[in-house]
Order: sequence, then structure tokens, then C-alpha cells
Amino acid sequence: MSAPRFVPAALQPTDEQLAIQTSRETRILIEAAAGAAKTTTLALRIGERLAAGSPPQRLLALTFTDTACQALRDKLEQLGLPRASIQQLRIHSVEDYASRVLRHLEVQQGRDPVQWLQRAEQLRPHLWDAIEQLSLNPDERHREALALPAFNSDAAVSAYLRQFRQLKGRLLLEQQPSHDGDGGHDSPDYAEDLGIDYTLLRVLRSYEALRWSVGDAHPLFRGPYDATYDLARLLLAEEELVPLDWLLGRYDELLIDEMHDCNAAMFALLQVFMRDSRLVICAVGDRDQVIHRQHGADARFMGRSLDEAAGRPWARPRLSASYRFGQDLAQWMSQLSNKPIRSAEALLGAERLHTDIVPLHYERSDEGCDVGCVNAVIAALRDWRRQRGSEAAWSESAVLLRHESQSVLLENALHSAGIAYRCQGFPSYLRRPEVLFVRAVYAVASQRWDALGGAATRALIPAALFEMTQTPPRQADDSEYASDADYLAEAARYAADSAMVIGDIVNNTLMQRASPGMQRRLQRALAAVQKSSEACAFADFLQALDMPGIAREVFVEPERRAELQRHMEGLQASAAHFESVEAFFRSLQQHDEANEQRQAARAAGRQYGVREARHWLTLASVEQVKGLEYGHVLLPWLADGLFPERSQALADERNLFYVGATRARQRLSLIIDAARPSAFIQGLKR
Ligand SMILES: Nc1ncnc2c1ncn2[C@@H]1O[C@H](COP(=O)(O)OP(=O)(O)OP(=O)(O)O)[C@@H](O)[C@H]1O
Repeated sequence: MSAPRFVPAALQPTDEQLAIQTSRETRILIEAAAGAAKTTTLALRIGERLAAGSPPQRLLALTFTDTACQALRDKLEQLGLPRASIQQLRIHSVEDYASRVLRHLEVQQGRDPVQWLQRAEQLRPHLWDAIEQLSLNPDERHREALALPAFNSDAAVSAYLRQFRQLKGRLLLEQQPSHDGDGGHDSPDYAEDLGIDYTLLRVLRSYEALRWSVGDAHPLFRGPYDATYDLARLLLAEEELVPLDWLLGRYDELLIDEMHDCNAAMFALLQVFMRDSRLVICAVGDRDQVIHRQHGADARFMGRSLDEAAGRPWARPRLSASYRFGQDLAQWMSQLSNKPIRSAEALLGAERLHTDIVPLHYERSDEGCDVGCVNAVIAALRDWRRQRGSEAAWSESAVLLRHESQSVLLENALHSAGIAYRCQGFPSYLRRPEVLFVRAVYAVASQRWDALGGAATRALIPAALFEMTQTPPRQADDSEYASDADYLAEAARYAADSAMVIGDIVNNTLMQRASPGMQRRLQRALAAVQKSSEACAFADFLQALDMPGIAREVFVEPERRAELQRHMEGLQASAAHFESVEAFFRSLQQHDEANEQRQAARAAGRQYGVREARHWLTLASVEQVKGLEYGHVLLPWLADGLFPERSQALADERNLFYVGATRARQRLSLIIDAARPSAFIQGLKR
């Protein structure tokens, strides 16, 4: 092993790390458990490269999420690399990188930028066009096998988009082209060979034909992950179009974090890099952290596929112990993932590396959302705060949720306890459309305009009202606004200025233009409150609105419908603590305004480069914190059916649990349903 040129500021690399830091191998894959210092070791290699004279722009680091990009930047900073160098490094998510490559190509060809549509709502009109074209196509061969959704119903959009994403991530159609007896055309048999629904196959074809109009070298638009897909297809089919000289030869080393998230489309890009024998490639991953299977992520890309594509085996050095958590957690995770996981606790000593695993049991009072669980979370947080003796305890803590909708009760409880928090990767429940809808209808019915939230929240309400009632924002002959989006943007501005606009939308627009069924629901809900707002039980109000019926009309995905239901249960459970529904809505208002003020103060501080004085607890879903770590991690709702989630594949749930539990450094608080504990708790030593 040659002597390292880079000596990090913050830690003493182990011999294993030094061997990787200074390795001269050109193909290196490190497969190691959570916390085994994979990202740190990539950062050490970057430090070594820079110390050896590589310009920062010649180092490319690819990850699969923006969070992982940030985790790598933070790590480089922690190791003492100069900020100026970190800024010049090429650190991108694969999707971001693919879109840059494609943009370079488009500029070369004098093209305008391709429209970038990231939200399902923006993609929805294109999907409906695709379905319409399919249904009207006279040449459709197997019309009898098509089961298209009713036109103009929104229900199918998110399900189709999600399935498209997986098929594209797997490059399924490209890697298994049709060779059946139908002249190479799609047939139900071909769909069966692919293991997918025939209608899905045809809708995808129609959508892609619309995205790429015939003979056009560039698409009309790109949705999430379409850049990776488009680049992969181009590489497979018309490689000469891709600026390979530009892509290759620009870098000395390619570093890949979270290799376990790699899917076929991403692998197609990696294969191009592999052709450059001069380029050093170092990838790290942990196959038990695959949680993006729905995007086609597959751990086989860390296995034989990699050696086959390279034409020789990759060097596979080891990182054998976790430097994040102690031996007890390592042992438990070892049992859960069925692989050896060691902690460096024995080497460093328990005073430097130890994780307390604290099981806390709660009694469940009703299905799904339980106040006992929330109280246990607050108690665990306070206990940690007491021990740490400083407000910094909050920013060292993260409550990791299985479902975003579980934040309802928690957010209310944190608000009451005066603990500042921020939601990472999802908006506060106060801003989700179904909650905004319920708040708005209640405010209109009771004429309590002060229950609607602050200006920023009110601005979101018009769109939520139209979405939740499935009412088109404009009439067909409306010439005042060029599009629904224009109308909604103006309605948002008015609603921010005055809550009365919201009353006008409910009382006039919706009462005239929503479907008859929806109008009846609104009338019943308004009547229930107007009869006597104090006496109206929240459950009666929700029942009058028929939220399960609305969920069925608005959302197609069972998960999204269930989420709406959980939001309503959360609201109901929270409302039960107030003397009246009105008092509950007033408390939401205060909560909402406090959030808005904190956000504004934060944004202003950031603008003037002020380092934040306030400490915020992180509230996130497990997916959102992959690659990150916290002094204190809390996993609430560890109940049978909730985590592992009953409707999901157990292997995926297990990976998710493994990712969540291994984010903890000093303390892991497990908030367990006493009567029906999660199956994951079984292996925990008492
Ligand atoms: N040589 C070392 N000595 C002490 N601590 C170390 C050393 N190397 C890494 N660490 C610490 O170990 C922890 C885990 O490191 P890192 O985040 O790189 O692991 P990882 O394998 O990428 O984790 P995961 O895959 O779970 O996200 C970090 O707190 C890091 O600072």
C-alpha cells in the first residue's frame, strides 16, 4: 500500500479505508453494511485524487438521490476539503447527469431545451391524450383486449405513471423486444411474456409515441427519470448520436454511491463509462438497502452483471465494521438482514461508539393512529433533550415514519410541546390537499375565515378544492384565462390576499359546477356544521363529506386512498383533544401560522447568510434519509400491519426498516405497539 497523500481533518482512516483510498485498481466495488463508511471512503478517495493533482472537474460522483449528493458533499467538508474544490467537483444524481448529457446534445444540435414536467398534474394531460389516441386508433389490432380507463376520469394517472417508471427503469421493452408471430407488433401474448398487462403496454407505447413524435430526434417533454431512460435508449439504439467523446475522456475517476439503487437504464450509462479503460471506477453499495425496487432498482447490478459487463472481475475490497453504531444494533441488524454486520465498538471503546436501543411500548386505542404512540415519542424526545442538556438535542434527532400521513398526530403533538420541527421530503400535513379541502369546507360552513391558515397556506386552497371535487377550474367557453394553470395561479394570489375568495369558490363555483354527487356532499357537510357548529361532531362532518367516496373518485392508487383515510383518522384523533371542532380548527390555524413564521425567518436568515440559531427536529419518511445519520433516531408505530406494512412485499419492508434503524448513532428509540408488536422487533435482545 502506498503512503496516502491526503490526510483528513476529522478522522483517522482505518487500514481498510487507507487501502481503498490509495488503491491503484481501475475497477473497484465495495459492498458493505450500513454505517461501514462507504460514503466516507469515497470521500477519502476524492481527497486522495485531489491531493495527487487531479483537477476537481475531472472527478465525477454519481448517486441516485439528491439527498445522497448532499451527504457526500457534507462528508467531504467534514474531512476538511476546501469548499472551493467541493463546489467544482461534479456531484450529480444519475438523472441530473443524464439530463445534462442530453442538454449538451441538444445545444450541439441547436435545439431549444426540452420541457421538463416533474409533477403528475403536468403529465396528466399528455397521458389522457395518449389514452384518447389509443382508443380512437382504427389500426389498433387487439382492441378487444384493451381495458382503458374512462376518459376524463383522473383516477388512472398516478398508477400509470408509476408503472411506466418501473418499466422504463428496467428497460423492459428494449431488452425483450417483440419477436412473436404478430409481425413484431404488440400482442397480448407479448405482454404476457413480459409479465405485464396488455393495456398498460399499449398505453405506454401511445404515451411514448406522443412524447417522441415520429421522426423527431428530441422529445416533446420529459417526466421524472425520463432523462435517464432517454439517454439509455439512445445509447442502446443510436449511440452515434450521443456525444461519447464528451462523455468519456473528461474524467479521471467515476465514483458511484448507493450502487444498490442501480436499475437497467442507469446501468446502460455505466456500461459506456466502463468502455474507457483509462477511467477509474469505484462504486459502493449495500444490497440490503435496495428500497427503489419500484423504479427497477436491482442488486444484481452489483454482482455478476458488473463483472460480465467489464469482461473481468472487479476488485472487491472490504469495509468490515460499522463506525456509526454499536455492537448491539449491529447484532440485531445482522440477524434481520441475515449477513454478518460488525461494529467498531470493540476497537474504539463503548464511550466513543455505542448505540442505546430503547424499546418503549404503547397501548393502542384505535386502529392505525394512536395517541399513546405519539406521547411516547414526545417523552423519548424530552428524555434525550434532558440528557444532552442543550437545544442541539433537537437537531440531532429524527423521527422516521413509515408513512407520511403518520405525521398528522405527531405534528400536532410537537406543536403543543413547543418543539420546532421540519418535514423533510414532504409537506406538513396542514398543506396536503385533502386536509386543505376539509379545512376550507369547514371554514366556509362556519364562516370562521380565521381557521384557514396563513396566506401561504390559503394560496394552496383553490387548487386543493378543484382537485378534491374533480371540478374543472374553468368553463369550456372561458376566454379570460389561457389555461387552468393560469386561472389557478390567479386564484392562489387572490386567496392569499383574502379568505373570502375561498368562500366564493365553494359557494358559487363548486355549488354550480361540481358533479351532482359532489354538490350533495358539500351541501350535507355545510348543513351539518350550520345546524350547530359547536355541537357538530367532527366525525359527522367528515361523514357528511363522505371522504372515502371522494378518495375513490380522486385517486386511483390504493395507497393514496389509504393515505387520505389515515389523514382523516389523524385529524379526528387530534380533534378529540379539543372541546369543540371549532377550537380544533383554531389550533390548526395557530400551528400553521407558527410554521409559516418559522419558515419565513429561516428563509430570511439564509438570504443574509445567517447560520440558523434555532434547532429543528427532522420529521421524515425512511426513504428520505437514506445515506444520512442522526444522534437519536425514533421509529414510531412499530405495529403488526403498519411496519411491516401489510400490503407490501416483506423483503422491501425489511430493507426499509434496516435503512431506518441503521441511521442511529447514539440512540435508537423503538416505539412499539404493546399488544401487536412489529415482526421486526422479534430479533431484538431484551
Ligand atoms: N475511520 C473512521 N473512524 C471513525 N469514524 C468513522 C471512520 N470512517 C467513517 N466514520 C464514521 O462512520 C459513520 C458512517 O459512515 P458513512 O456514512 O460513510 O457510512 P456508509 O457506509 O456510507 O453508511 P450508509 O450506507 O448506512 O449510509 C460516519 O459517522 C462516519 O463519520
